[in-house]
Amino acid sequence: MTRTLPAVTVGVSTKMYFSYERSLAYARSVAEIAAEHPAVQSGAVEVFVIPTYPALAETVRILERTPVRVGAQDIATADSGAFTGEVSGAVLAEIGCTLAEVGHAERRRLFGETDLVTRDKTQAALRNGLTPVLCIGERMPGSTDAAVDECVDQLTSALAGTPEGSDLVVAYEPHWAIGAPDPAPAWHIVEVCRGLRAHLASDQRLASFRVIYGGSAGPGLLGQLGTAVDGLFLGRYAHDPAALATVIDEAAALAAVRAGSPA
Ligand SMILES: O=C(CO)COP(=O)(O)O
Repeated sequence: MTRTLPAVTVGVSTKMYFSYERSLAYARSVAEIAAEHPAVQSGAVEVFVIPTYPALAETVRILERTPVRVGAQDIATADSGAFTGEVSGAVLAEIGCTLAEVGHAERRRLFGETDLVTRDKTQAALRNGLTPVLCIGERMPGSTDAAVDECVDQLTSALAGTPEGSDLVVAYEPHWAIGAPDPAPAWHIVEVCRGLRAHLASDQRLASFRVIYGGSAGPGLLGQLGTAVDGLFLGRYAHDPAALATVIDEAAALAAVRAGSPA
């Protein structure tokens, strides 16, 4: 099947690193970068930011005149009711979020989230019109074949019941490469992402999903991955707006290659 190539995607989560004020300063910097970047303006590169919960509404406001999308780091499995401390997809959509992160390695490891919870959160996001950023990845370093198998199991579980026509970003994030000095080796990322794409392509409902890489990603990585990925999901190494701007330049170069024209 021929795959229609989506925009090259560059997402950043600030996790719990920033203060409220720094979160808003970061959003303002992203707005400036987006306003000046032709590839962001044209849609060749899609940028999203995922700040800490209390900064979400104001981040949406700061970025409302740009194409940059805003997402949440988590989402409740239910849409309303007696769920103290949870934030529902309905409220996230109401304040202008358009994405929700699910299945992140830190949620699984530190907060005991299972494949079942990840599935319920994925479906909660879709039900509320949010694009899930579904994080999958092998727990331990090993062969690329073993990594693809482990990731496909996670995907199959999370995507059970996904309706036709859904939009979803698959973030391949090997657990061992998150918070590390360096990303996974480029050849490993390329092989696993090819395997994931082949799996997605075999199911009509999933064939349009983007596959992006996360785990100590930063400037310089995208050029090593070529067309094997649809973009990056960044953490620490894009928390400096200048580094994010560099990655967006690299994403624009990749988008030009994918479009068949010189970068
Ligand atoms: O977990 C990540 C994105 O979801 C990446 O975090 P780091 O790039 O800081 O390892």
